[in-house]
Amino acid sequence: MTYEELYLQIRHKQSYLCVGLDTDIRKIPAHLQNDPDPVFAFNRQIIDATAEFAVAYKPNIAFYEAQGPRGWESLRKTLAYIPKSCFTIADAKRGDIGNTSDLYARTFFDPSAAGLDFDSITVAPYMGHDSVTPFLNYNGKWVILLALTSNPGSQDFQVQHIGNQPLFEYVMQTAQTWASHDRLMFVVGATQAEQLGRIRQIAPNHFLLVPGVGAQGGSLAEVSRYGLNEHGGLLVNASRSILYASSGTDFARRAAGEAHKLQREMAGFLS
Ligand SMILES: O=C(O)c1cc(=O)[nH]c(=O)n1[C@@H]1O[C@H](COP(=O)(O)O)[C@@H](O)[C@H]1O
Repeated sequence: MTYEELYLQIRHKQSYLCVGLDTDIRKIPAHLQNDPDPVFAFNRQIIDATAEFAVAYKPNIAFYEAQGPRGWESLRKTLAYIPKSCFTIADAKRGDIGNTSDLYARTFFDPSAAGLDFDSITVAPYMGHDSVTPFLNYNGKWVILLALTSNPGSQDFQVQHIGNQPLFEYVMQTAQTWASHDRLMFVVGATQAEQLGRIRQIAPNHFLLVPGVGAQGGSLAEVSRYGLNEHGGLLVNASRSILYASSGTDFARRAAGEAHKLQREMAGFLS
């Protein structure tokens, strides 16, 4: 999906919501546990219930890998089920020496390898340019680079200074020499909203993937105030607050309610 197509979806749906498919088999409602593929059965209903409110879906690969071969099959079916109009993110947080990154890229971007054809993948920047650029060799695919993450450990390295600027700013500036804003996004945690003004100076046109509203307590209003740009420029992710809004047979309806609530707020910020 191109930058312009993503922006069109945001305008059309009046939403920059990304639904995080962090589907934990232990949290799936009891009535689905006897399904031959409970994870896919759950995801299918979540996608049906939220697709009108969301522009992106982000399966977190850990939740699928933890299920072994079964999990990979649930992931493949889930990705195939997501409407083509939605942007898809493999939240895999990969990055390794070049030839290894190349195989990670094949896994998530080349359908003839593992049957997966994601639009984008989350990548850790720590190993530098040759660990990131193999993902950019796939035409039309996006890298979403970790910049300033939502967790407490973000303070350990990301905000430490290199020269006269924090490491995450240096990462964002350097990475812009590897790809332009139509192939590269940055992750900024919703819990870091106070940094968004400065981040928008460094990357005015880039999309930012912003996880951490909902269960982690980030504020959608703050993120939107400082993070929106003229093309939207944000994908705000919520996972647990949508997926597990109810553990009963009404889980999909309650998930839709949570997604709709976020979308309504977003429509207000977009206008
Ligand atoms: O890359 C991510 O998506 C990510 C980066 C980050 O800084 N913080 C963060 O929470 N995430 C992911 O975003 C999702 C957040 O889930 P909830 O806290 O349940 O909404 C999880 O899949 C995390 O792995």
